[in-house]
Amino acid sequence: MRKANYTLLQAEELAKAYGHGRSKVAALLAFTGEVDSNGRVGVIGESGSGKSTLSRLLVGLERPSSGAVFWNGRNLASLTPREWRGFRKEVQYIAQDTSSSFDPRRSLLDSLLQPMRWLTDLDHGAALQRAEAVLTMLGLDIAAARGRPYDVSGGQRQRFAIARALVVQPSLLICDEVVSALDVSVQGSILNLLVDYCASNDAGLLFVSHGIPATAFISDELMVMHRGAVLERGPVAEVLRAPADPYTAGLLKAAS
Ligand SMILES: Nc1ncnc2c1ncn2[C@@H]1O[C@H](COP(=O)(O)OP(=O)(O)OP(=O)(O)O)[C@@H](O)[C@H]1O
Repeated sequence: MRKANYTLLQAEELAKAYGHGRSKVAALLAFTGEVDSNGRVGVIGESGSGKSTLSRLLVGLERPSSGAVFWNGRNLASLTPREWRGFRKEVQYIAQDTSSSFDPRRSLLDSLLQPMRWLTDLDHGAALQRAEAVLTMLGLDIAAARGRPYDVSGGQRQRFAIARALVVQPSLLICDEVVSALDVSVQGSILNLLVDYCASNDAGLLFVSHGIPATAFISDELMVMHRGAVLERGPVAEVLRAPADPYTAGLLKAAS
């Protein structure tokens, strides 16, 4: 039976500025909106529009300059360590740049087992079994997983980063440009895999990318960003067919 849909994350007037004085950059301007437990939202916009900033704020990797993110009604800024652990189990983030997101002293496999040790009750054998199943699903083998992060290509490391997020079976995946580093031939299978994961686990997805075809394929809702603001948000088919904002129309035209 399908789990009931609910608002997993709620952002209220969320804003972020970097720098000070004349060099101050307003990366995100007062974003208010929700991410549901089983919707798939694609975030598109040109480079510098604030997509990554929004995703990092939603996952608590950065502190907002003002406003807040609420997870099941709790402000991320005031979670206890125990609640933080619950949040990490429920919301997993896959970053755009995987070159620094793995500990170079650990094997990739150990980096996959570590979040399971921290966030789940699985014993070592069960965790290993789950890691192997996820690696196989992503077309990665256990021998490569015994290597270090710099032993594999950027595209493979990206797939290991996806695996590391999936092994804890999150309710929401926040993906920042996760297929851009992959060969076109692999991109399609990873997108399908993410859709399958969401469908079979009743999980939500926030998919940040400037690749419009991939984002439209994977999402059921599109959010268009420009200069730190959300210009429009609506069902994919509707946004593609009749964009409400001229900027979106231009963006879609440029991508076609
Ligand atoms: N750590 C930072 N320090 C200073 N400025 C930053 C930082 N992170 C982002 N910015 C600036 O904030 C603005 C929004 O950047 P952000 O990375 O969120 O956009 P984006 O839409 O994700 O772009 P891309 O698709 O290129 O990743 C940009 O002007 C960027 O230069």
